[in-house]
Amino acid sequence: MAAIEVEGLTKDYGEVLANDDVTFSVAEGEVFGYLGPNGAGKTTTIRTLMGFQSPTSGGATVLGHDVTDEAELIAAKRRVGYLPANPAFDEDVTGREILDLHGAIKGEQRREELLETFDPPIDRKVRDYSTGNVQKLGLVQAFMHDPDLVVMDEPTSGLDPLMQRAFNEFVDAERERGLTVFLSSHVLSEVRRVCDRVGILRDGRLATTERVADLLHRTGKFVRVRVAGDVDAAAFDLDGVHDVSCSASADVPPTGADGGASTGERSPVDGPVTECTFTFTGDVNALLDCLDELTLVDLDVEEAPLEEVFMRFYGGPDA
Ligand SMILES: Nc1ncnc2c1ncn2[C@@H]1O[C@H](COP(=O)(O)OP(=O)(O)OP(=O)(O)O)[C@@H](O)[C@H]1O
Repeated sequence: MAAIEVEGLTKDYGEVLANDDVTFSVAEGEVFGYLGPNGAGKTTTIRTLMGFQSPTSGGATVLGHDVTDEAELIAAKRRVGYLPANPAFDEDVTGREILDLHGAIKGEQRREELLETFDPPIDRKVRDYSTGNVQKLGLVQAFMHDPDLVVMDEPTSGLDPLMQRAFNEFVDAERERGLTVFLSSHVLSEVRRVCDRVGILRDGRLATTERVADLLHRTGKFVRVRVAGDVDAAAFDLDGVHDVSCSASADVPPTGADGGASTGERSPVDGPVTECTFTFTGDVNALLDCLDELTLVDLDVEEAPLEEVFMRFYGGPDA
């Protein structure tokens, strides 16, 4: 059984078709990222999954329960954790009182462990919380009853980089425990780090669902090479080389008797150096053979940024 099954989900607000025939599923144990630009319809799907609003047509099941059926929804929610986009807790009480209340309703098996990880100031009134501290309290509340599935709308918004890292490590550990996680995000480095698969939403329609590893593989490597002499794109006439750009390198290494004065080493080249960059999706052995023909000064090979792939899906109708 899939943890989440969304079938033909459509939500028409009248002026806006926020979800347009959206269909996807999330397997048990999967960490699924739901991505899209502002207004793409992510929160609309999430609120439908949590039963806060009804679809115009189509539907969804969560842990096998139909979210449009009230009794089934209640049964599902016992085993689901939820972190909304902007958690709104009662401001007149302390974090501890909020957790006590949630604990009494849903359980609190993991409360102490989560407080150690996220550490919100639970003895202060929520009114005095920073945005990040509200988010940390929301994370404790979402996970503390030891759910089977956690649904989060932009979980790291408001968290500082250290806490974002703690969150990523936490999600990794949860995946190991077999938890299913559905999260929406704009933070591409986070998606790359924590998600197994992503769904990309644009204007209410699902543009694609794909494994993160496949997206990265399809994007290829970004290669930056500095070569002795005047070299042009023809030097990289090879299957899988795209978008070659070559220019004289401004950063020419020191040469001659004083070359490498700071290190005491002599530079390997005299004369001009050309810097070339390209994206590579071909056979890495063929690339090495090609580079072997050149005198290299420097070489960087990196994964192409996921941003580039996402922009293709996020961009306008021509993307
Ligand atoms: N209750 C509502 N009534 C009318 N229109 C709405 C309502 N809720 C959302 N919308 C519209 O539906 C579209 C999708 O909104 P939604 O909040 O689902 O997008 P989102 O992808 O979560 O955006 P963001 O990343 O900015 O949070 C937007 O155009 C929004 O203005």
